[in-house]
Amino acid sequence: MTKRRLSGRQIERIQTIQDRRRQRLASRIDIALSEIEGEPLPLEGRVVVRHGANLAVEDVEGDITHCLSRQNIGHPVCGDRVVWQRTANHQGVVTAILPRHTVLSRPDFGGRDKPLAANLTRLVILIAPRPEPSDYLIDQYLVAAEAMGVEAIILANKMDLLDTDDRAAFQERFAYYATIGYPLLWASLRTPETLVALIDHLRGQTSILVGQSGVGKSSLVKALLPDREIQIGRLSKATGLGRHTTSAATCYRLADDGALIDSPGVRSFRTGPLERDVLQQGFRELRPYIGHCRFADCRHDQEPDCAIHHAVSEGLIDPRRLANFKHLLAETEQART
Ligand SMILES: Nc1nc2c(ncn2[C@@H]2O[C@H](COP(=O)(O)OP(=O)(O)OP(=O)(O)O)[C@@H](O)[C@H]2O)c(=O)[nH]1
Ligand SMILES: [Zn+2]
Repeated sequence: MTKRRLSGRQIERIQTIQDRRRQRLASRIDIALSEIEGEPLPLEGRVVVRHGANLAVEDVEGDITHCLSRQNIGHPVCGDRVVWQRTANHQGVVTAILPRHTVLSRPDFGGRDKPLAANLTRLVILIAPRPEPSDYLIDQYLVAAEAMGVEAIILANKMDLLDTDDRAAFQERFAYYATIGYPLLWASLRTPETLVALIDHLRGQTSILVGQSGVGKSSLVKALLPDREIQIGRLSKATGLGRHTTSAATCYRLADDGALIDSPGVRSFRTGPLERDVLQQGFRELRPYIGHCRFADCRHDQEPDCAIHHAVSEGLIDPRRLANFKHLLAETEQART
């Protein structure tokens, strides 16, 4: 496919259009703010969905207001806690983004990290007997969770597909994750009672679901959010923005206290290349050994007196994890060159 190159004049024209659009938006916001009668009352809320400059902000009572965002405050994303003010026509203006505790980003086309959602506290990694799980992918998600400061849970779904022997072997294969402190849960959407442990872990949290295609993410979202369509309807009614259900990250309320942020982009997010230190810290069971190898820059490969190799040979670290660490390190270094 040949790429169409834009001429300098075309680029200038696009920039002019974008500048005009920004100016129009800024003046709409100024007018809205100037129409506030009396002392403006700052309110707090959470961004539940964003479409371009339009935000749906949920207040403490759970009411949703269509807001625009002041232009000099950065770009609010789904999950952001914000300060906002009510304007005429039951709308609002977001005047500040409160500090983010965590940020989920994905690299944009230029390789820069672009925030997708904020203030997550749980990352649920879904696996299933079929499609065949990839422990490399699991470890990538775990590193991403550690780097963000979000707690990860591994949920094995579709356990109904396995007979007793296969089930024991499957559980044994992943048991190591529980020994290093990740909650490891077994479920089948064919028997919804098996979701009780997961629901407990999600209570009061802001969570996302990730996992490879076919593990049951859509089915799980349906099970956790039986009123998803109603929530989408409420959002589009409040904002007057139509039902853009397919693309934007949306923060849904879980029945049992808590929130689930979901969108195709969130489900399939991947981190960009991480610093070596971040990667190393992302394999939590390696941490006690870091700094104890003979060489300060040990790659835990063939070097003599490697504390991590020693721990593997003692059975203290799973060799699959070390292999995945090395693989990720190599990929990261390749991406940087
Ligand atoms: N046997 C069994 N099948 C399940 C279970 N959960 C989901 N499925 C089936 O697995 C298939 C894939 O489920 P989806 O929910 O579409 O999976 P997904 O992860 O959203 O897939 P993508 O949209 O491709 O990312 C569907 O046919 C589901 O009915 C389960 O617990 N047991
Ligand atoms: Zn080493």
